[in-house]
Amino acid sequence: MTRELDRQASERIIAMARAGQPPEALLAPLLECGWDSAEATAAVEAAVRGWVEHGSRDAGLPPAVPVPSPIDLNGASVLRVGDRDITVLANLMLPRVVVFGGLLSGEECDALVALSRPRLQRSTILDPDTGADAVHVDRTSAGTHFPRGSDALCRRIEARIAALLDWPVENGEAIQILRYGPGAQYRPHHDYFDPAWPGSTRQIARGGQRVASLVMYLNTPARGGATTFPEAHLEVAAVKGNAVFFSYDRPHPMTRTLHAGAPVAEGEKWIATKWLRERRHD
Ligand SMILES: O=C(O)CCC(=O)C(=O)O
Ligand SMILES: [Fe+2]
Repeated sequence: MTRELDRQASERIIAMARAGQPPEALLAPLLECGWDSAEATAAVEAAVRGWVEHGSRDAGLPPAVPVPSPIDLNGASVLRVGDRDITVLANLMLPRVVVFGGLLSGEECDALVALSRPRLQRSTILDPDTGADAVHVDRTSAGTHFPRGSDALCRRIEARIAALLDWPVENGEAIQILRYGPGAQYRPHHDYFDPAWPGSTRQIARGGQRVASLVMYLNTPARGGATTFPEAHLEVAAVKGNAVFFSYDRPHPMTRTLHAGAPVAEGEKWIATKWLRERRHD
């Protein structure tokens, strides 16, 4: 049984937190009353979480929702996922970014590129007003996509991603493949659907918001083509088989997940992107 604080006790603890008291001070009154430490921690966390959520509602922010976030700070460096060892190369809390090494094998990367090459079309961007796809100067790549479960290779990769990120396969969108030629780029953008755009309603109706993105590098460009997070002054190098994961618990710039595909300076860049939704996406 988890114990909860009554309203008065909650208010007292929140007042202490607002006054800048450290976590030990918030827990002390409960421990003195005989609560065990796990119960007291859970109750204080719930009270503070409720207060923060209240504050963000009052500030007009969309509520936070659960996101895939399975990788602990300073946890294991190598994760055994099915038949693969995937390495954790970097782990950042704000924006929430994890860089993975060896998420795809060289053969898997090559197979995705070979399957995609004959199917490429100029990439599009969501029209903010209609929600329809439209060609735009901000996105000068070409691409294609593989609906969920398309073939054995896609199913294997989808299952691996679901296990790695602990997020249901069904909540994933189609795997999207992009090819950037020399000079091509994807200017800074957010991957969530901006609730203020009329066109977002149509997208959100299918599986809810996007809550995370996984960009997998299918080749190593000769120069350029990094994925950048300008607000974090972070640049993730495009290296074949590696991937960058980032999540956003609300469709708001406060997640600091503004990101871009920097221009390819030399050679070409191929990526596979997997976007994850709140719910089943059909
Ligand atoms: O090309 C990249 O590195 C980023 C791609 C991206 O942002 C996207 O596909 O949404
Ligand atoms: Fe993106």
